[in-house]
Amino acid sequence: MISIKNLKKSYKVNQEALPIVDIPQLTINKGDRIALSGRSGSGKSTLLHIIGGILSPDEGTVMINDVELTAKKEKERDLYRANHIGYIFQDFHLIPSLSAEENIRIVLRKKGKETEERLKSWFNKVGLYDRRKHLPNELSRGQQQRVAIIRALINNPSIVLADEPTGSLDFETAEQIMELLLELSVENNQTLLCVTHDRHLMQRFPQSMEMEQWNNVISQGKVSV
Ligand SMILES: Nc1ncnc2c1ncn2[C@@H]1O[C@H](COP(=O)(O)OP(=O)(O)OP(=O)(O)O)[C@@H](O)[C@H]1O
Repeated sequence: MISIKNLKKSYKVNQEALPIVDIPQLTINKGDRIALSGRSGSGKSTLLHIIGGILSPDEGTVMINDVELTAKKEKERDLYRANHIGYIFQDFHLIPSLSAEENIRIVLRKKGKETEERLKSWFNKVGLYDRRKHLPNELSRGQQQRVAIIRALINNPSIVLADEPTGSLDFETAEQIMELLLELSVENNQTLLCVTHDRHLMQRFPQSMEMEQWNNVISQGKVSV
């Protein structure tokens, strides 16, 4: 379970603090699969960064089960994320000089025969076994995102945070990737919080929320989703 209390985050712009996130209370239960939408600039990525321990809030707490993530130092948060959270970015964040397989190997916590089998079965599962030796730029965008999904899920995280994972993909590929993410989160009993602007894809999720329903800060953005 993710439990958020009195969470506040501002950014300093021209010496002034610009409030971005102000969430008095929010609970995400184990196994929830939530599509998160909201206006551009409403703080969705900032919230995901805080839940993922990439960013520290100014005030408030994020508890994951009985661990207070926000009380941890940056290095401890990084370690916690590596062990418990799978993070998927819109633009994949793959290392360009490493093959698809090597991009996964660098995050593997265990080595050995069992891990090799797991690696093989994941590449098969996402339909990329034959492409595993390819560099990212030798793969299509949908294929690169599938590699990023393996990388996020290979260590069996209990929480998956996805920040517009299909934002840069064509409609058909986006649908396939979202289906895959949802299927895998059910199969692995994961909590999934996924930012998406796509109303059609949102309908695939059992729950969908708008950032404005959680956040007290009225976003400055004028672009509606
Ligand atoms: N490092 C930063 N310094 C200053 N302002 C920032 C910083 N990062 C984000 N912001 C501002 O915070 C606000 C929220 O950004 P965030 O990326 O969390 O929104 P978002 O809802 O994910 O937006 P989008 O849907 O456009 O990706 C925006 O106005 C953005 O300009």
